[in-house]
Amino acid sequence: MTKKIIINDVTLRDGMHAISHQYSVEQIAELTQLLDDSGVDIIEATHGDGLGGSSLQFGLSKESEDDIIRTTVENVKNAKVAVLLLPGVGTIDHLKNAHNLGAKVVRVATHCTEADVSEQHIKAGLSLGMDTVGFLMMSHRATPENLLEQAKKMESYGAETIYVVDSAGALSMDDVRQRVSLFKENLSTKIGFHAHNNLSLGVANSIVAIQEGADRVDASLAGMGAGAGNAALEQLVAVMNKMEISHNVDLFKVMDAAENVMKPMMVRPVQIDRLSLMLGYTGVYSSFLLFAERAGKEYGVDPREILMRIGKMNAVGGQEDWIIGIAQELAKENQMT
Ligand SMILES: C[C@H](O)CC(=O)C(=O)O
Ligand SMILES: [Mn+2]
Repeated sequence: MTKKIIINDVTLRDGMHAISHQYSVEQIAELTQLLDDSGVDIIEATHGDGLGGSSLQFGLSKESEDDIIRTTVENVKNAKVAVLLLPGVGTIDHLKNAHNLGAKVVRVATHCTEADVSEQHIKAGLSLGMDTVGFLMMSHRATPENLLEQAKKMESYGAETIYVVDSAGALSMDDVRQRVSLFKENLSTKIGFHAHNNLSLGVANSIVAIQEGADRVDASLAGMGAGAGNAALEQLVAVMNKMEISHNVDLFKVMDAAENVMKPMMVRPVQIDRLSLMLGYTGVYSSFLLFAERAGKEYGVDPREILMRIGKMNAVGGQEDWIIGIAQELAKENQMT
């Protein structure tokens, strides 16, 4: 394949979920230098839930938003720095601030059926001259046709790239194929894909997306990200090399960074275990993993039961507090039986 695939690294941003938003500026600087030197095109850095995400609801960051972005910007030589923005969590003022600090890419993220709320944020990104991306989260919750309808809205607001985002790691390879190919046939924007590895399909699904015409894919060192993590950068690059898919990343450098630096920083190993597997199986937002684990311990209930129930309730990002309510309910039900 001659087209060069753009790699958007999410080690610092999605990886924030896996470390409960506690990366220090020293860790951010070290990871940024390694990623930049390895050749990744874009490095995303914010709280896991994007600009304005540091809160009691989502979890407080160790470092301020400004310090996270500034440290990343100060440590890149080639890569562009991206920020994530969920309208309503972050505002246009947050975006202007991130842009002033040196961010060049904005990914405006909405639930897959709510693209309407991205209009003013996409337009703001464009008016700041930023590389502006629409990011349709929980894409498994919309049929391919409905997802395309939402993507069309983002296209009409001016988004230059639109992502199929598998937030729950719940899409099969055919599900990805259908969504990305429909985008390719019907959108004039670039197309992106963001994987989670809960069903062990992170790399495979990213490759399917590329085969169907995706221009950008997300990945992170050792898969560092919510749930069972994202597509592991070093694994994705190894497969892309074998398949002669063109990109800018040095395989040995990302292998070494994943093994020597990223894995030792992990607090909870980012892996497929019975809980992260449940996320993909039940179609639950990957960043609910640590919340369910904590609530399960606190209320003495099986966290898998929590995930099953919240999956049935079709919870979306921002409804993390439901997890406590469900854990309390389950504890009560268990007492009665
Ligand atoms: C706010 C989420 O963590 C964004 C994301 O990476 C996803 O939906 O997946
Ligand atoms: Mn994610």
